[in-house]
Amino acid sequence: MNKIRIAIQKSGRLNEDSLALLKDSGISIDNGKDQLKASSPNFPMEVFYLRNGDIPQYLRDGVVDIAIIGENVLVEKGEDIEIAEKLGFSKCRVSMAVPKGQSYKSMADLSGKRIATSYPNTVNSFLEKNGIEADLHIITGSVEIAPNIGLADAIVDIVSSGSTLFKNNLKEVEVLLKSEAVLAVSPGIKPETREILEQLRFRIRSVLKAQQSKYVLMNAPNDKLDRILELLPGMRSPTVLPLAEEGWSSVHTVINKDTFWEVIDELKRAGAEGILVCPIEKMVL
Ligand SMILES: Nc1ncnc2c1ncn2[C@@H]1O[C@H](COP(=O)(O)OP(=O)(O)OP(=O)(O)O)[C@@H](O)[C@H]1O
Ligand SMILES: O=P(O)(O)OC[C@H]1O[C@H](OP(=O)(O)OP(=O)(O)O)[C@H](O)[C@@H]1O
Ligand SMILES: [Mg+2]
Repeated sequence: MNKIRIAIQKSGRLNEDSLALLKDSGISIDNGKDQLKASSPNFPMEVFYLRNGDIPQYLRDGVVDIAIIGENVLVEKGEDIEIAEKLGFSKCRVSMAVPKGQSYKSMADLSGKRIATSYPNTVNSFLEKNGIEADLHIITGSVEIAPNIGLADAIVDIVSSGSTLFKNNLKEVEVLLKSEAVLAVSPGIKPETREILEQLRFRIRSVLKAQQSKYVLMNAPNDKLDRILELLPGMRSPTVLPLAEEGWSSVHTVINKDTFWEVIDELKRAGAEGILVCPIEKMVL
C-alpha cells in the first residue's frame, strides 16, 4: 500500500507539538522516537525523525514526501519548497540585534560591521535588498554571545520572548522575517501520495480550526433575543431552542477564541445568563 513519508524533528522545540498535531488528527504512531523511523497502524504514514536543519535537503531529494519544519529554515535553505499549511506553533522571528549601548538609527549603521549568524542566506538577502555591505561570521549556535566576546558587532538569530537577547545585553533592531511551524511538501511527491496529503491537510485544518474556536451555550430572555443574536457570528447562524421555562430560550454558537472575552462581556450586558463555554475537539467545515 502507498504511504506518505513525513519528517518530524527528532528532538527539539518542534518535536512534541508535531507529534501532538498528528495525534489530534487521529494518527497513531507505533514505537518511540529512539527508532529513527516509525509507522502508523491507522493511517498510511511513515514517520522519519530527523534534524530540522537537514529536512529541506531530504525534501528536495525525495527521501520524504512532507515535513513539519520551521518556516525560517525553509527561507534559509529551501526557498523552492512548497508550504502546504501553516501550523500555528513555534512562532518566532529572525532578527538583527546589537549591543544595548550601541547607537542604532537605521540600517545604514550596519554597513561594514561584522554580523554573527547561523542564517547566512537570510542575512545576505536582507543585506542585498537594502544595499548594505557587511562581513558575515557563520556560527552554528550560541550566537547571542558573539558581541560579548568581541567576535561580532551585531547578530542575527531567532527571537521569541526576547529573554536571550536581554540576558546578553542586546537589543533587537530589525526583524528579518517571522516564522512558525509549517507543513512542507517535497517537489517530487507522487500524485497518489498527494491524495494522502490532502486527507492529512483536511484533518489538520479541522484540528487547527477547533483550537481557534469555543462552543458557547447561554440562556436568553426572548424579548432580548434579537440583540443577543446580533452579537453572535456562528458557523452558519446560532441555534435557538425554547427552554422549559416560558419566555426563555437556549442559544448555542461557536465563537473565535481571539474575540471571545469581548463578545462574552457584550452578551452579558445584552441580558444573556448562564453562559457555558466548551472546548471543541474537531471542526469539520
Ligand atoms: N525560542 C523559540 N521560540 C519559538 N520557536 C523557536 C524558538 N527557537 C527556535 N524555534 C523554532 O523551532 C525550530 C526548531 O528549533 P530547535 O532549536 O529545536 O532546533 P534546531 O537546533 O534549530 O534544529 P535541529 O533539529 O537541526 O537541531 C526553529 O527552526 C524555529 O523555527
Ligand atoms: O527570545 P527567546 O525566547 O529567548 O528565544 C530565543 C532563543 O531560543 C533559541 O535557542 P534554543 O533555546 O532553541 O537553544 P539552541 O540555541 O540550543 O537551539 C534561539 O536560538 C534563541 O537563542
Ligand atoms: Mg534552537
